[in-house]
Amino acid sequence: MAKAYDHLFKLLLIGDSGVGKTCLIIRFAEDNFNNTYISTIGIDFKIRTVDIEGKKIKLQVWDTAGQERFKTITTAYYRGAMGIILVYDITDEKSFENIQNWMKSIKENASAGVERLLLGNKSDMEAKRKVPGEQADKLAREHGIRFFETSAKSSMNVDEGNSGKPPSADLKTGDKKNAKCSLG
Ligand SMILES: Nc1nc2c(ncn2[C@@H]2O[C@H](COP(=O)(O)OP(=O)(O)OP(=O)(O)O)[C@@H](O)[C@H]2O)c(=O)[nH]1
Repeated sequence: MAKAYDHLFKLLLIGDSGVGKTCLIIRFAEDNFNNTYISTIGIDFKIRTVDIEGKKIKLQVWDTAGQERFKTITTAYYRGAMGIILVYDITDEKSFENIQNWMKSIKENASAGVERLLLGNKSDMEAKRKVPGEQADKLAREHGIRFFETSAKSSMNVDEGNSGKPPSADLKTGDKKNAKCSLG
């Protein structure tokens, strides 16, 4: 029987509660958005298969609860991830400051050398912006990782129609040409 996919990538989204992790995944996997806020309980995942140069790439995207009380559950999933996406909200300074803590959590719980990516979500809310893009860009550079601003609401940078590569492919190759990222 033919295999359902050629490659499997496991990605994990982390970040403070309410920054939009679930919405980003729903936009990415189902091209949908909802304004209602239902906080994630523990952990959840969605799957999307993309076709790249004739290869079927299965993306398993894990959604973690941002709330502190779920930390023991969520950190247990770090080790299995090939890529970890750190998300903050551009209208919420605290969520950006906490990125340092999420970085620390990766160091303590994930496999050494795991690929990381920083996303500043809710870019559609420019009028309420608290975190300048330059500041996040600087932080990303300090950690040697890539950074994008996204909007799960408007789809900005959560679009499959750019490079055609999954985020993990860009993460792995560090392909700077594809300035957009498929998930972020
Ligand atoms: N304007 C705007 N609102 C967004 C965006 N992404 C998410 N939201 C809203 O922000 C709220 C929280 O979104 P979630 O995706 O549930 O946040 P989360 O990070 O998964 O939260 P936890 O599950 O508690 O960790 C919801 O009311 C969403 O509608 C965005 O890009 N733009």
